[in-house]
Amino acid sequence: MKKQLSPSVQWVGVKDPELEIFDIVVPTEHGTTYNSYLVRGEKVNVLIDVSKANFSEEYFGNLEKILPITDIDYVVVQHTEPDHSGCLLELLKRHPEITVIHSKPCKKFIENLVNREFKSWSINSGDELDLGGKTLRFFVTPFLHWPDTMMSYLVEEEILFPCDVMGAHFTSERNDAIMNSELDDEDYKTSIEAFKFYYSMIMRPYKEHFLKAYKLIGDLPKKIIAPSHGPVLDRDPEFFLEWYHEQAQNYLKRLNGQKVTIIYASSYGNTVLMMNAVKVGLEEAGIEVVTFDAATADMNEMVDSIELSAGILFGTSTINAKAPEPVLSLVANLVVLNVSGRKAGVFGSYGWSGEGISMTEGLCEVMHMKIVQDAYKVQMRPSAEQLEEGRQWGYGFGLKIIE
Ligand SMILES: Cc1cc2nc3c(=O)[nH]c(=O)nc-3n(C[C@H](O)[C@H](O)[C@H](O)COP(=O)(O)O)c2cc1C
Repeated sequence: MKKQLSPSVQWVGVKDPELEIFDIVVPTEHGTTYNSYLVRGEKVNVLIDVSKANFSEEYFGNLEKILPITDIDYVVVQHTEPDHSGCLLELLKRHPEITVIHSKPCKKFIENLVNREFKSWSINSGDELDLGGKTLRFFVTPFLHWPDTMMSYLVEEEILFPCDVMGAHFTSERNDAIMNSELDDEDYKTSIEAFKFYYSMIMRPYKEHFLKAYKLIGDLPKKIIAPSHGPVLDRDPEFFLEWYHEQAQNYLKRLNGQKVTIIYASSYGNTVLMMNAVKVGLEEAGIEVVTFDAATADMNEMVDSIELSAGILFGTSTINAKAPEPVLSLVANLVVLNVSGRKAGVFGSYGWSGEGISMTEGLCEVMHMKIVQDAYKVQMRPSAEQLEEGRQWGYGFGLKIIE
């Protein structure tokens, strides 16, 4: 197993092949790694990220085999999520003189994490640290995926440390490779699936922030990309960065597009009749409309369509004083997107109380969508007049999309 990325960079992380669930919600079929890197210059030694607290013994044990902890001058905390910073408190106990490098928003997080004094350097984008013969350059890249995220770049060896961006929850069961160039074909393929899954579970809502970071790091020459989880990317590093960039284009497509997705749930077709009328109105306003029956449609297809939509409409029946489960389930699945400020509206048929409609409006608000017009409601089956009302309601929503 190759742990030396380059003449001055060594992988000093920890593997966690048994991990089954990460951060409560992410299944980790292939375990994970908590990557930490030791960068050694002629004058200065630097750690980039540490590891999860429950691996402290293994982490420091391995590190001490390489050098005394007190020979490390700086530790870069690229992000305070405890999978990368959990060993920081122990590091400060062992070496109180070490200087912690971090972004400005990260300072408070570290203070709350370690509850003790520490030497600190809050970096700005472009700041550099001279290691003696090597240079580390830092970039502030917030919301990838916490407000504190920063990245580091080793100029002379062209290695980018992008924190969780381009990470993957993957460690090979068949060999102990660290670098993706050392994976066999099957593992390489699986590691790419894990990379894409990691993106969909963790990074997908942050496209806008990735595009800002890309302006800082996109043009840097990169021989190796060394993320915080999973294989070090020395085989085809540009593929991984450009794949992220391609995904981020969806953000621009949505901003520049005029698409509305309608999700509906209807037991006896009354809400469907309303949906058809709304759709006609939207199309008259020049809007591209895509509709999904929430009870039968594929969840990923619905979420993908919403991602590219300027507006979202929910058509919902009322069942037992609530919105039906497929509507609730769809809203829950929107946690993988950023729908804040997205224009939304709700319509539906009901029998006597209509809570499904108000409940769905409430959920839209909880998800920070913006309800732009009052709900279109009909008791039982819509009349011709009520369908005309629906057409106008759809037209009105369409105008709000293009305004
Ligand atoms: C099992 C069941 C439970 C219902 N519960 C409610 C309810 O709590 N409140 C209400 O206003 N309507 C309730 N309804 C009536 C429906 O919301 C109403 O028939 C509506 O028109 C159905 O629209 P759809 O054909 O689009 O599903 C219920 C209907 C069914 C079948």
